[in-house]
Amino acid sequence: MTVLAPQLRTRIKFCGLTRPEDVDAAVAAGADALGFVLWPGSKRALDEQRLAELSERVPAFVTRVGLFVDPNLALVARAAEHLDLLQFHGDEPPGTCMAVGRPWIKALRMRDGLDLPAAAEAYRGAAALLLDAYRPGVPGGTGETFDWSRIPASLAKPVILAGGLTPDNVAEAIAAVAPFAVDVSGGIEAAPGVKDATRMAAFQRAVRRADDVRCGA
Ligand SMILES: O=C(O)c1ccccc1NCC(=O)[C@H](O)[C@H](O)COP(=O)(O)O
Repeated sequence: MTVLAPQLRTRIKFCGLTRPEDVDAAVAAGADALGFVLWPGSKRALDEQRLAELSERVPAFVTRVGLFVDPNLALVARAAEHLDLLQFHGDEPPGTCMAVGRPWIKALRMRDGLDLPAAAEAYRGAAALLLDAYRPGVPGGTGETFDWSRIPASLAKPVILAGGLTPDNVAEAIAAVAPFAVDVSGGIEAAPGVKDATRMAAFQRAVRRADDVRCGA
């Protein structure tokens, strides 16, 4: 087995977990980060009690990420007690993202005309930018890809690639974009909010194979 330099190992984030058994399966499959949706409009939404229950199952060194869409900051502050990283999916300005004083990432939906270098500069306080497909009125979890060639070869922030990834297309995505991390929700599900352990494991294997190809193993 090839051991990759840390910067070449594509990190994996599984998003939209709602069930304890899915948290356990995601960790077993080798996820680096788990996403919990705290936007009530989502089919994958958690309330604070459920977030606390799921968060407790996550072992050290797996990052717990909370997803928000134009949230009330009091909710963010309470939820942050159970989280390592905040992910903002709405139209939050940088000041909102940093208001709670915790590490954060900004999701950018790839609408026509989005100027990524300018966004990277505007959100320079972010730990990373998550690039996702754009569908009007849907803040995330569309299950749709976007044109990966729109992502510049170098950006001032690490890129987390999201949007319509699956065990079947993630290798192609990694070859095209060489992102810091990949993020998937619908592509590892049996139904919205119900993860499929077999698909999570297949996704992880596909990422590792793509990394081997990248390093010429
Ligand atoms: O998943 C949701 O329902 C959701 C709702 C509101 C904001 C964000 C949401 N999900 C965000 C994610 O991080 C997804 O993983 C990302 O959008 C990719 O989803 P998919 O295309 O299904 O892999």
